[in-house]
Amino acid sequence: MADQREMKEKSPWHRPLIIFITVLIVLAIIALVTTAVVQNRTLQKYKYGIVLDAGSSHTAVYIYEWPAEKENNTGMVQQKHTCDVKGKGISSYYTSVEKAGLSLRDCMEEAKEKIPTWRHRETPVYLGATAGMRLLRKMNETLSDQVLSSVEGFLQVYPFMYQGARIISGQEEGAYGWITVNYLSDNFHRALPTIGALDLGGASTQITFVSRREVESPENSIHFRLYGNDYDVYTHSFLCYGKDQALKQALAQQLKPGDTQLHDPCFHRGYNQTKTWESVTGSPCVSAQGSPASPPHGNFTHLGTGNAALCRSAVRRLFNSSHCQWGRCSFNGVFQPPVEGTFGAFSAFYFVMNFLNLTSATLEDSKEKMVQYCSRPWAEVKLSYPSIKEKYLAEYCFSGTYILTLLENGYNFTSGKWSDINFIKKIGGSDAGWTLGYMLNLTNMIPAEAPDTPPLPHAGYVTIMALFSLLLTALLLLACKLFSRPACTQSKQII
Ligand SMILES: Nc1ncnc2c1ncn2[C@@H]1O[C@H](COP(=O)(O)OP(=O)(O)O)[C@@H](O)[C@H]1O
Ligand SMILES: [Ca+2]
Repeated sequence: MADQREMKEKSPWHRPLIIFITVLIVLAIIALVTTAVVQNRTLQKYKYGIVLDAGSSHTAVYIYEWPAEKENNTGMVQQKHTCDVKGKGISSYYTSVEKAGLSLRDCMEEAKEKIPTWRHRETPVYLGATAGMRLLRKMNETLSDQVLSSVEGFLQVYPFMYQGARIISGQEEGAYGWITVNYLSDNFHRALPTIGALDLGGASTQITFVSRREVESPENSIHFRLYGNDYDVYTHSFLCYGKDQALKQALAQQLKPGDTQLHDPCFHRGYNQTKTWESVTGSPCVSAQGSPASPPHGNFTHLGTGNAALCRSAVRRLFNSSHCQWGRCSFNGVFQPPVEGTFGAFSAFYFVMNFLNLTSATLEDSKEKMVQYCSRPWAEVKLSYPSIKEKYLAEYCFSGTYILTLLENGYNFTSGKWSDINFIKKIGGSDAGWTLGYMLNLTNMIPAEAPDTPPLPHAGYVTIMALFSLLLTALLLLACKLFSRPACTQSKQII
C-alpha cells in the first residue's frame, strides 16, 4: 500500500500524460465533427437550370435550383424564380421576327442576376415552344423557323449553357406536365399511385393519365420507366382546343356570311366590341374547320347576350362525337380510356376556375353559378373587378362554360368523378406545367432505376459516427483506468 502511494508520487508524468491524451482525443473528436459539418455545408451548394415556356399567349422564364450533390434524388428540384416576358407569345412576332428574341431581354437579364455568376457557364437554358408555334408552323414553316432562329440567336449570346430552342410536340407537352405534377408530389420515388394532368393553354389542351386499360392508339401511348417502376401513360393534346382558339372556333361557328353583328350568349349583356373578321378567320383552327364565306377584310360588332344555357349549346357544338374508330373516344374521333384516379388541372383551368370561385364546387353547383355569372351585365362586372385585365374579364363566361363542357362532355368527367379534379396552380412552391418535367428529362435527373441509397441520410450518418467515436473513447479510457494500472505499476517496479 505504502509502495503504491510511493510509486504514484514517484511518477509525476502519469497525470499529465492522461491529461495530454484526453485533450488529444477531445481535439480529434472536435476535428471529426467539424469536418463532417463543413463537408455537409459545402455540399449544399446549388445548381440551376432555366426553361423558357414559349406559350401561344406569352412567354415565361422559369429558373430551377437543386442541391448540387442530390442531382438524382427525387423531389430535390425546386422553382427558384419566374419572370413573365412582356408582350405576347413569340409566334405573334412573325411580321418582325427579330423582335421575338429581343422580347426576352428583361427576363434573361433577371436570370443573370438571380443565378450566381460562377454557375452561369454550367447552367443549361432550354426554350420550348408550344401550340402557338405549332399553328404558325402549320401556316408558314419558313416564318416559324425564322422566329425560332431569332430567339436562338438571342439566347446564345448569354453566358449560360444554351441547349436549344424547339417546338415541342403535343405528346411531349402532355407527358412532361404529367412528370412535373408527379415529381412534385413525390409519387415516383415512393411508388404511389400517380395523378393525371390536365393542362389548358390558349391554343391547345392536354390530358394525360395512367390507365389500367389498353391504350388502343399507339400515338396516345407513352411508356416510362422511372425509379425502377413502369408507367403506361395515356396522353392526348388537342390542337385548337386551348381556350383562345376554342373561342375563335365558337365565334366562327356563330358568324354567318356577310354578318356585321354577332349576338353572343357567351359574353355579358352590354358587351360591345368591334372586331375584325380576320381576327377570327385568320386562325388556322378556323380555316381548317371550313370558315364562313366571309369578307376577308372588314369588321363585325361582337355583342353579348349573357345566356349560359345558349352558350353551353354553342360550345357543345365544338365537340364532335359522331365518329369513333376505337372502343371509346373523347371527341373528334380521338381514342380515350375512361378517366381514372385523381387529376391536377392547371394553367388556364386554374386561372379561370379560381376567378369564378369554382375550384371546390360540384359540377352541378358550377353549372348553376355559371348561369348567374353569365347573366350579370357587363358594366356591373367591370365595376366589380376593376383590377382584372379587361380581355380576361370579358371572356370568363365563355372560358368557364368551355372548361365545364370540355371536362364533362369532352373527357367524360361525370358528377361522381368531378371531385377527383383538383384545380391547382402550384405544388410545394413550384408551378404545375410542362417546363420542370422537360428539364428533368433532358438533364437525366429522373433515373430509370432507383439509385442505391445509403440506409441513413448524410446528417444521421455523421451524428451516429460522432456518437460512436465518443462512446468508443469513453470505453477506452475506462478500460485503461480499470485494467492497465497493475501493468503500469509492475513495469515501474521493474525499473
Ligand atoms: N389570369 C388569367 N385569367 C385567365 N386566363 C389567363 C390568365 N393568365 C393566363 N391566362 C390564359 O392562359 C392561357 C395560357 O396559354 P399558353 O400557355 O400561352 O398557350 P399554349 O399552352 O396553348 O401554348 C392563355 O389562354 C391565357 O390567356
Ligand atoms: Ca401552356
